[in-house]
Amino acid sequence: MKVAIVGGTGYGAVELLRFLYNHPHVTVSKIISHSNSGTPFSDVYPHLVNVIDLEMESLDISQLAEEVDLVFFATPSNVSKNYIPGLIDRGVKVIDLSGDFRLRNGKEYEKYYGEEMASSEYIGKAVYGLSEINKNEIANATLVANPGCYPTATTLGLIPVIANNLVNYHSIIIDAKTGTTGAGRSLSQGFHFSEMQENFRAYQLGVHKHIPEIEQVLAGSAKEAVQVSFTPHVVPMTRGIMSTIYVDLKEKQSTKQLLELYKEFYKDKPFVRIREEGIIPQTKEVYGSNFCDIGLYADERTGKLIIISVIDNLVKGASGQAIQNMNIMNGWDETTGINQLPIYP
Ligand SMILES: NC(=O)C1=CN([C@@H]2O[C@H](COP(=O)(O)OP(=O)(O)OC[C@H]3O[C@@H](n4cnc5c(N)ncnc54)[C@H](OP(=O)(O)O)[C@@H]3O)[C@@H](O)[C@H]2O)C=CC1
Ligand SMILES: CC(=O)N[C@@H](CCC(=O)OP(=O)(O)O)C(=O)O
Repeated sequence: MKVAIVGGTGYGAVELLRFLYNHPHVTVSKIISHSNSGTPFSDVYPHLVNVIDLEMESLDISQLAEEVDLVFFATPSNVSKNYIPGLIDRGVKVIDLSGDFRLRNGKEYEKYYGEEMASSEYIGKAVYGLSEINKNEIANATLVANPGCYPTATTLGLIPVIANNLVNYHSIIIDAKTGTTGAGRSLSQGFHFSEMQENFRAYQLGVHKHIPEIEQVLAGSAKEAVQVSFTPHVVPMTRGIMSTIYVDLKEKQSTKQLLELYKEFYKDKPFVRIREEGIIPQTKEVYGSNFCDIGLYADERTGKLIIISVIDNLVKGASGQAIQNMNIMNGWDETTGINQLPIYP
């Protein structure tokens, strides 16, 4: 199958290429770049010289539709919504790594993304690509809205207790940390070495675009509205997300009981690993891999459950999950091309 990547010089794109290079059923035949068309890809990423030397091209939707079967968009917010309808109308499948097609509510989209949402016709066609939860819908999708990185770690950590009605839906506190690649490759002052190194900061309190996304996904499991307090932080590491989640248990439960419930919930899900009692997952343990590792502690003293969920933001949080979704859409084993071990140490 032939695929194209739009947003060619970004981190999402180069991470897609790392996995697709070894994918047995896929050839990347086009890399689209609005800033570097005409430039060989390896001029921008010299670590791929003699491996990926495709010349990047500018975006031409009708030409793209004639030449490829599926397109990955790894572009910033408010870009893909202008192009994806043209591809869908021409019968091309699309996986969008950005947030343009994730939310259902136009008012919320406008509030958190600052622009009008894509037309409801195409929002209606989009399937939210949380692979472990929406596999059947993804299998039949033409357009997959790949989840955000924080929502992936957070909702995989919470859904087992939400779906089983074990926690209070209005007392959820999410304290999440990400590495700097979460902000993409473009430069900004706060990400300079001298401002980032030996620093640790919270940002976008109450206004982060992942608040409505997390609430939308959790409400789908709870079958009622869910509210979360979400505080993202950026820490001086390249990759990784740790989402530390605090919820009030409705009734007393032991860590052991809850771990059994999580293991059962994710028993056929190759990329979700539940840790044993007393073992807390670390970001380095999933680095470069598509795993989401989850550890639990039921604090019987306070009645709170503490959930620790870690992913690599560029893999399970973006490109790895996008390829997992492509595999599901095509009826291939969902681990094809992404069954790589974490890089350790
Ligand atoms: N980084 C992460 O951890 C995660 C990222 N995402 C999402 O995936 C998407 C890509 O992220 P990432 O690769 O990290 O971001 P980057 O900033 O690294 O790359 C985005 C690329 O999009 C292209 N681009 C930028 N502006 C425009 C524009 N106005 N029109 C068309 N193309 C443009 C550029 O490539 P070129 O000039 O070559 O076209 C740019 O390099 C984003 O929506 C991001 O939010 C989702 C989950 C996690
Ligand atoms: C450090 C940093 O800025 N991280 C990004 C990660 C979000 C992201 O990339 O996700 P989307 O796909 O929803 O845009 C942020 O907080 O916006």
